[in-house]
Amino acid sequence: MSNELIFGFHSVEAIFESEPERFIEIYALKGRDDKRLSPIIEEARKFGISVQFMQRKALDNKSKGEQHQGIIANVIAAPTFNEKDLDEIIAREETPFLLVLDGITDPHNLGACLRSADAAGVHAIIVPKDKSAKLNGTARKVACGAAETVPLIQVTNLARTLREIKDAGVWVVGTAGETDTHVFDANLTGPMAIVMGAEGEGMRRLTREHCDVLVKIPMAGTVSSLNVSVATGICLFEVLRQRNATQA
Ligand SMILES: C[S@@+](CC[C@H](N)C(=O)[O-])C[C@H]1O[C@@H](n2cnc3c(N)ncnc32)[C@H](O)[C@@H]1O
Repeated sequence: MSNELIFGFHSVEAIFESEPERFIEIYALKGRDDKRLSPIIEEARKFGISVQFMQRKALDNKSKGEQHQGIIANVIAAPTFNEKDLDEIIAREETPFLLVLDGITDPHNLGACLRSADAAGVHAIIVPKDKSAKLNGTARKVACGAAETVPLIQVTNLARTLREIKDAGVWVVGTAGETDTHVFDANLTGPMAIVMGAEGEGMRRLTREHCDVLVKIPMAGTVSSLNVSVATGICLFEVLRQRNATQA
């Protein structure tokens, strides 16, 4: 059984909400009188989890450079998800809603995408095993608890996975600034995987070739592209808007 450190209030609170049994120990900043810390300490007492109070320097050493807001928890490592879990999710959900991140390497962007994905009701995020930011403390903290709620599925061969989800009836929608179809004009109401490209290069050629359609977010200013997590938020919420509109 492996363990991992998680950092910051959102991550700790999210685990208390969903899986308190994963806590091994909590480390909190000594002398901190904080409205947000007291409920955590109370919860920890309730579940019999030990809380160690530490000086800032000791917490900084423990976090090895990750921002921690004065709270770190040692927890049983989260389960990892693979292709088999993806098959189950697609079979289970009436209208699967997936997000594919093709080689996003910045943990801040991964965390922000996770947060938006949770908010938009995405069932799973698919990433290539080799070419992605790891779900480290930074990504978890930026995700504000969404790292615990949205399965992050690591696949060995993204092109093959895209072929398989297409065979299962999921429409694969790639995003790129230089295409013709506006995301707001595409029909995004069916089983859907929205594919986002990497920070520098965008989608890889093979990924792009597996998309059923490419859409762009229209831009009115002078910059050539949006930050990938911003673009992710816009596309996911357009899917949600269209789905809600058809249900109304
Ligand atoms: C910073 S952009 C990459 C820019 C890269 N030079 C390119 O040509 O794609 C990272 C990702 O954000 C998404 N993105 C950014 N701006 C977009 C736009 N205007 N329309 C659609 N997707 C966009 C795409 O998924 C893109 O691959």
